[in-house]
Amino acid sequence: MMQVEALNAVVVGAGTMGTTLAKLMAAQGVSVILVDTNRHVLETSRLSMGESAAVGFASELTAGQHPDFVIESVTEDVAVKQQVIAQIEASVADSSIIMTNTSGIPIDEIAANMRLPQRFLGTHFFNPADIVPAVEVVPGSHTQASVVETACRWLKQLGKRPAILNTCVPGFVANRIQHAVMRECLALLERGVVEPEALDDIVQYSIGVRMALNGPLYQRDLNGLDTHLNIARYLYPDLDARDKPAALLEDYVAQGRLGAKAGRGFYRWSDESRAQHQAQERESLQRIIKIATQHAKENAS
Ligand SMILES: NC(=O)c1ccc[n+]([C@@H]2O[C@H](COP(=O)([O-])OP(=O)(O)OC[C@H]3O[C@@H](n4cnc5c(N)ncnc54)[C@H](O)[C@@H]3O)[C@@H](O)[C@H]2O)c1
Repeated sequence: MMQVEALNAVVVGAGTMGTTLAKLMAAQGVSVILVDTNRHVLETSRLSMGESAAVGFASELTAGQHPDFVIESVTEDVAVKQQVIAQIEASVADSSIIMTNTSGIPIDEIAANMRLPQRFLGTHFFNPADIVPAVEVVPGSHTQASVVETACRWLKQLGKRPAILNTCVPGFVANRIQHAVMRECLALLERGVVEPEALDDIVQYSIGVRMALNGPLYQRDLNGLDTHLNIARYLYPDLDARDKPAALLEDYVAQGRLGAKAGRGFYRWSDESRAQHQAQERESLQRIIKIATQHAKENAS
């Protein structure tokens, strides 16, 4: 694969996303420094990185750096992100492009106190960032067009599929859709319409497998928009439209049912079942992405 021209990057936040972001860049020959205030997290990240020579680890940003790109990937909290962005601005050259990996906090909110917001934008990667191709590129109202262009060029060199939003909306595109789907899933569980296993089976082996090949709009074109409209007319009045998280979700979280990491969410998990799933998922994801890319190529030719 084509290597990215020699570049330097800093990733702040070495958690789930920061670690896979550093892996992605190191694999493409980018020299990366991964920064995290939590030394335990840094050590875990270093151990999971393997023997990659191109990643350095630090517990704080040092002044006077000239990275081409800095990615902020700390905790999803606007105050924490603003503070980290201020530290980044104080440490790196004015020419460095600064990106946030927020899952959906409006870019202008994070940039509210920036000295140079024109060099700042959202680049929302997906977990694991070294494997999943899409990146939502979200300019703020001050972001310079040339900064968006440079960021997209770099993302493509890293093997990603940057997709630019025209307007920044909370949750961007992916999380709005993910949450719309989950709102309905939780409503169906609350109404007792279906059990969790059956719901997962229906979605995964119908909409799920098709969406690995076609985006939702492309898929609807194939299905027929008139049919879609007919269904929408009778169905929408019955769909969940509440503006607060489901009581079921609130209850589970209050009970400590946080999902695989806590041993129980919708399902029961052990450390082994979780580790086995995670190990298999990386490999399977790569195969699915290969099939989807091949399918798109064949369709285009
Ligand atoms: N996990 C996902 O699936 C996912 C996917 C896409 C985007 N994101 C976004 O990526 C960002 C990081 O998410 P994550 O899942 O990796 O979280 P995480 O909790 O695994 O990691 C966040 C890290 O930030 C570090 N941190 C906090 N304050 C810091 C500071 N002042 N300086 C340096 N490091 C600091 C923490 O020690 C922690 O290790 C969030 O904005 C999240 O919304 C997450």
